[in-house]
Amino acid sequence: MFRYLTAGESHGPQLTAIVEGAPSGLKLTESDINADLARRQGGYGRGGRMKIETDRVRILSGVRWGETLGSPITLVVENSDWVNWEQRMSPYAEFRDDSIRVTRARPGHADLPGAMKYAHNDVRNILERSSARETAIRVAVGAVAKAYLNRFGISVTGCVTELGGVRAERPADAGVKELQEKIAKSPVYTYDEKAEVEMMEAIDRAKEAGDTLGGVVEVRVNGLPVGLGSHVQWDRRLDARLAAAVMSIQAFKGVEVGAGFETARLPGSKVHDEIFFDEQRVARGEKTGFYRNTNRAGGLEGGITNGEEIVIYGAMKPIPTLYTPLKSVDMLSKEPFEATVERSDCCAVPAASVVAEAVVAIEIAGAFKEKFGGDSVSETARNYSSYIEYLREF
Ligand SMILES: Cc1cc2nc3c(=O)[nH]c(=O)nc-3n(C[C@H](O)[C@H](O)[C@H](O)COP(=O)(O)O)c2cc1C
Ligand SMILES: C=C(O[C@@H]1CC(C(=O)O)=C[C@@H](OP(=O)(O)O)[C@H]1O)C(=O)O
Repeated sequence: MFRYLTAGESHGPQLTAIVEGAPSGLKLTESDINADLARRQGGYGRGGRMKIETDRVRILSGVRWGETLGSPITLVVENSDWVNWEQRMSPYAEFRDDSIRVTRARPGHADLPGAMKYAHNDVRNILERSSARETAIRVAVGAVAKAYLNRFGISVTGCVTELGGVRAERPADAGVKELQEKIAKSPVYTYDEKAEVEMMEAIDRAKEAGDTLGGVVEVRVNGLPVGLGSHVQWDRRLDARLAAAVMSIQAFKGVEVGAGFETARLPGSKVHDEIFFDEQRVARGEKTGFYRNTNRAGGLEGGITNGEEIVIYGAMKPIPTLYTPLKSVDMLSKEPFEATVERSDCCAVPAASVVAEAVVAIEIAGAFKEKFGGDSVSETARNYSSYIEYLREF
């Protein structure tokens, strides 16, 4: 089991997560987590709020002297903006001020359905929690999951493959390390230097026009054994769990696994990955002699990892708050108005690729924990190596 909950409002004092299921003995430092938080804050196209925040995690439980204890891990990221919101976001009734209520619901946000559902006449009571500020703490949880997976040679890499209609081309035959280096250097977190320039130009143009842009992110998982997830029950299928995790990111509207929607347009002979066997592979250190020459399945068959790289894509819609006004209706007066904005991201697809990496890592860590168990990391390692030994002989 690897589970977590998050809490916190965008302009409240802090974001909090409690993570349960990480085994004891796992090396974990705040600086590992902070590196991912910094990546999530960056990326070309972000707005004014990111100049206020410098996200840093504090580990408040579950870790002692740089190693996990096996007990719940509490993570906290403070909001620097809180000092400007203390009274407006106060938990105390004496600070109530109905004159600052927000009654103008913004299209594309949770504002109107949320206010109707929770019987609020102040949209702020919804938007504070629906904000993607929450993704900061999910990225912190993802860093814990990645520390666990890295211990077993599994890496998770997110990047941008499309932005504002510009598509990146994946360099042929590039290794995982090489691609990770390219992505880390890119202002839009992509591996194609030519597309990167065009993506940045597209963001500049959108900004000038008062518009916003969406795009597609890719997450790849390398080093996986065969056998995570299961075909036996719908909620154990790893493809379904990964899709739900990616869809849970604010503004994500579509998910593809491997060749995804393209498979619907092709005959079976052009879709399914043929199976081959070479016993030399095991001698070379691979976990099995079985392999495929193509990976249109994206590393999953029947909801089970098949030993190939997991490849998953998520489509992010353009940011819904625009400088170009969108028509809406005031919740109380029912008068029409045009929704405008004081500050917002123009494009957050690069940042969202870091979030996608995190949520995929969390789901894979959960499936890994289910398969190999272990209250301590050394127990997990024993179970893991015995399974790999078995796989090599299969
Ligand atoms: C990293 C990230 C940053 C975002 N920044 C903004 C923003 O600055 N302004 C905005 O209106 N929406 C932003 N969004 C999108 C909204 O949070 C999201 O569209 C909204 O909560 C409605 O949810 P839905 O689009 O999933 O239906 C961002 C999303 C992500 C993932
Ligand atoms: C704060 C973050 O993103 C925010 C996500 C967001 C939204 O509506 O989702 C709206 C903006 O917040 P604000 O209204 O405070 O400017 C973004 O800055 C963050 O990513 O850390």
